[in-house]
Amino acid sequence: MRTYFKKRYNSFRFALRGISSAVRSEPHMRLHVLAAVAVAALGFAFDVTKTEWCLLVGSMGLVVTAEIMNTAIETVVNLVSPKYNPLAGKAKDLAAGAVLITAITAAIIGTVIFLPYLLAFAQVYF
Ligand SMILES: Nc1ncnc2c1ncn2[C@@H]1O[C@H](COP(=O)(O)OP(=O)(O)OP(=O)(O)O)[C@@H](O)[C@H]1O
Repeated sequence: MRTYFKKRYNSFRFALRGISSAVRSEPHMRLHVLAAVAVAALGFAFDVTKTEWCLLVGSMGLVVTAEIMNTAIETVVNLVSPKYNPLAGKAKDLAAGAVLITAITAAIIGTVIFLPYLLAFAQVYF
């Protein structure tokens, strides 16, 4: 039983190490984290609804997850194919495409949620 919990604890530690490594080594990842902090600040400032929080947190989680998967794929590709190879390029392009789609989706969700709040704010203060 003790070994079981030790293994789970170690898996959790390795996962945290992976997240920390992505934040330290990937400039895009730091940008996503910064965007997530800005979105959270806006969420608190406009006191968005529970459903809107779920959509915002869900889309931020998706972008960060896609970026970590992209980094993992890039790392494996660099390991198995350090030299130029069209398949290696395709794998990296596909992974980058997945990140782009999640980022565009998150941007659309953010705009749909925050635009009415921003317009109402502008009407009151300008
Ligand atoms: N081994 C390779 N063979 C063929 N094309 C490659 C190879 N490595 C990279 N490429 C091409 O160059 C592009 C950029 O690759 P790179 O490894 O620099 O990723 P990146 O998008 O710059 O990563 P990062 O997220 O670190 O900025 C890839 O999307 C791919 O089109």
